[in-house]
Amino acid sequence: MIKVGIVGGTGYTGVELLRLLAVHPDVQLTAITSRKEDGLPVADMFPSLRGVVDLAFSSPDKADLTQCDVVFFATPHGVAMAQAPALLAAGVKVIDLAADFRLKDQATFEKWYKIPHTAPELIEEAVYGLPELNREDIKGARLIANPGCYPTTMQLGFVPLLKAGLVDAGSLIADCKSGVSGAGRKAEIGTLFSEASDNFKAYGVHGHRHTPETSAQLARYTDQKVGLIFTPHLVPMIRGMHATLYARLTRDIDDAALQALFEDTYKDSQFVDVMPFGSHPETRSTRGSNMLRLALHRPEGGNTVVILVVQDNLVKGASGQAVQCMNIMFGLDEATGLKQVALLP
Ligand SMILES: NC(=O)C1=CN([C@@H]2O[C@H](COP(=O)(O)OP(=O)(O)OC[C@H]3O[C@@H](n4cnc5c(N)ncnc54)[C@H](OP(=O)(O)O)[C@@H]3O)[C@@H](O)[C@H]2O)C=CC1
Ligand SMILES: CC(=O)N[C@@H](CCC(=O)OP(=O)(O)O)C(=O)O
Repeated sequence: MIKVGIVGGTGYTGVELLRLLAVHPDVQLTAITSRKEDGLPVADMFPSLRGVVDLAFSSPDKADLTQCDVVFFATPHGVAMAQAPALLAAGVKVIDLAADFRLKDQATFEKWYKIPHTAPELIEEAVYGLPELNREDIKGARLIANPGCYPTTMQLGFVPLLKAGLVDAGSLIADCKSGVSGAGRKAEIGTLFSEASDNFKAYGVHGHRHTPETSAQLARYTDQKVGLIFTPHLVPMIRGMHATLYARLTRDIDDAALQALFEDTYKDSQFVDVMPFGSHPETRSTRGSNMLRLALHRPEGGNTVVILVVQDNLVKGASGQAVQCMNIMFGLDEATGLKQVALLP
């Protein structure tokens, strides 16, 4: 059994990890931390876990995380970088759901996250945890930088086109929408029911930290200079993310060949569903599951490809993806414990 620790077990990605890992056949939940709820049985806070998780939260300074085989950090940016060096030295693998190790350029990280990096020596070693594009590197990794939720949709949509040299990498556009759980469980005015429900707005239009993360990753798949305009929106739903991606074709290709390119790219990726050409994927077709679904369009047969991508921000966009990485790191089938079908309605 893989002994698992979770730092930040009271947040949305933390409890999502608990939901997935509590029934994972190869996992033994060993330590779950919370600074505020030290000593409280996990199931007292989350009755959905009654009879499934019998651990109590412990404060991060009391929890002995070195007894774990792997520790997930479901915490704000800056927490994993403080603890990862000691855990790695003790032989514990680390999967960070935050951004501490996603950007290879320290100055870019510090500019966007506005905190100093305290473990720069680990940045190079960290492996970006997007299995569909990086599976081989994840196999041997000790430290995983789990991707952001929006960047997962943008990369899985754009990369096949960039790799094939079919589009202008300098004029990519991503118009994305997220459910409110994407902002986490902490109290904030913008996510109050009376602010976020029956409302719809863009945010971060002048610049969002997921732009440098996505651009840096996309640049690995093209020789062209990447230019990405990314606009996130908050939609009045709890879970779910929808990305509408636009790319300009620079070479002639017919619809069937475009579709075949995506089907071929993801033929060994059980969590990417390439839907029939012209489909309209819905967020609810991924709710609670680790599936990402996408569909291609070519409005009026012109030279713009529109890629529609949906996922559950808390599963494929965060905790499910992290468990997928753990499975790969420990030599398990990638889908172990991740076969949930989406909830409908
Ligand atoms: N929500 C989403 O859809 C996604 C989130 N992410 C990233 O995952 C991470 C977690 O997000 P989310 O679950 O939404 O956040 P939440 O705000 O819901 O939860 C944060 C958790 O971290 C704990 N925590 C906060 N500060 C510290 C600290 N200094 N040391 C130890 N524990 C701490 C909190 O518990 P306590 O205060 O009791 O210790 C809480 O359990 C973030 O970095 C986020 O950017 C990534 C992809 C998608
Ligand atoms: C709706 C909402 O607020 N979403 C978050 C992104 C969540 C995520 O992926 O976060 P990290 O990259 O910070 O880990 C945001 O835009 O800040």
